[in-house]
Amino acid sequence: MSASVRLQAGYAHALAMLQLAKPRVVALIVFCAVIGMLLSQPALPALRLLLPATLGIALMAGAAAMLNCLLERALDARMLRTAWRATARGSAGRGETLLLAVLLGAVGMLLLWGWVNALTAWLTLATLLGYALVYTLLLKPYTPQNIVIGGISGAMPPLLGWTAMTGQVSPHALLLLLIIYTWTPPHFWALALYRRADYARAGLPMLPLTHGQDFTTLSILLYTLLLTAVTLLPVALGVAGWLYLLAALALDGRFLFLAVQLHRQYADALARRTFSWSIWYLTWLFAAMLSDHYCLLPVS
Ligand code: HEM
Ligand SMILES: CC(C)=CCC/C(C)=C/CC/C(C)=C/COP(=O)(O)OP(=O)(O)O
Repeated sequence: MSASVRLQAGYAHALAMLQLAKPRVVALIVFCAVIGMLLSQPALPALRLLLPATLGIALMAGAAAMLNCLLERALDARMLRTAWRATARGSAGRGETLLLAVLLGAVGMLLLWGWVNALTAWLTLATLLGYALVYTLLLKPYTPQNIVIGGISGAMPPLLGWTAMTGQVSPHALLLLLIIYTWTPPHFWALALYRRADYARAGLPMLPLTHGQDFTTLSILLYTLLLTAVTLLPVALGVAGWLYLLAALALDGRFLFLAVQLHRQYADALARRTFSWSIWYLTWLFAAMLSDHYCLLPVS
C-alpha cells in the first residue's frame, strides 16, 4: 500500500471515529450549554471560564455518544439509519472505541474539574452516565417511556452551562432544562414514527410500535402543548421579554400546526418535517432567548 493510500485510509478511519461522537447532535447540545452560560451572567463571561467549560461539556457529550454507539453496535447494525456507523460495520474495534471514549471523557472531566468547578464536573459525569448507561442499557430496550425518562440527560446542557459559570443550580437554569425536557418527546417520536420499520427490525419498544400511530401522534400533540406552556413560563416569571415572547409564539405556533396535522392526517413525510422542525425550533428558541437577554424589553 502506498503512503498516500495509507494516509487516505487513516483519514477515512478518523472521520468514521469522529462520526461516532454524533457531532451534529453534540453541536446543538453545546449551543444550548453555551447559551445557558451566557444567560447566567448580565455581561459576557470571562473566556478563561467559558472556553474550558464549552470544551469540557463537548468532549463529555461526544464520549457519551461514542459509548452509546459501542454498546448498541449490534442493534445499530440492524437499522438502516445506523448500519453505516463504524461500530456497527465492525471497522471500529471495541477496544479502540472504548479507549477513545474514555480518553475524551477523561480530558473533558479534567477540564471541568480543574478550570471550571467540581459541581459542573460531577453533574456532567452524571449526565454522561445517564445517557450512555441508564438510557442505552436500562431504558431504551425495555420501555416505550425510554426517552421520557432518559430525556433528563439530554435536557441537562443549559443547566451544566449555568452551573459552569455560577457554581450553583438556579430556578432559571431548571426552567431551561424543563424546556428541552418537554421538547424531547415530540423531537424523538416524530422520528420514531417514520423510522418505525427500523425500530421493529431492531426489536426496540418504541412508542409507535407498542402503542400505535394514533397514540404516538396524540402524545406528540399533548407534549407540544405542554412545551408551548413551558416556553411561555420565562415571560410569565419575568426572566424574558417581548423579543423572546414573539419568537416563542411563532415557533410554538408552527410546532403546534405540524403536530395537529400529524395527528389528523399522518404521513411519513410530515413526520420527517416535524422532526426536522424540532431541531430548528430548539435552535431558534435558544437563540431568541439569548438575543432577548441582551436587549431585554420587559413584558410588564
Ligand atoms: C433522549 C433524548 C433524545 C433522543 C432519544 C434523540 C434521538 C435522536 C435520534 C434517534 C436522532 C437521529 C436522527 C437521524 O439519524 O436521522 C436525533 C437527531 C438529532 N438530535 Fe436528538 N435525541 C435526543 C435528544 C436531543 C437533544 C437534547 C438534542 C440537542 C439539544 C438533540 C439534537 C439532535 C440533532 C441536532 C439531531 C440531528 C442530527 C443530524 O442531522 O445528524 N437531540 N435525535
Ligand atoms: C453533556 C453530556 C454528557 C450529554 C450527554 C447526553 C447526550 C449525548 C444526549 C444525546 C441524546 C441523543 C443523541 C439521543 C440519541 O438517541 P439514541 O441513542 O436512541 O439514537 P441512535 O439510535 O441514533 O443511537
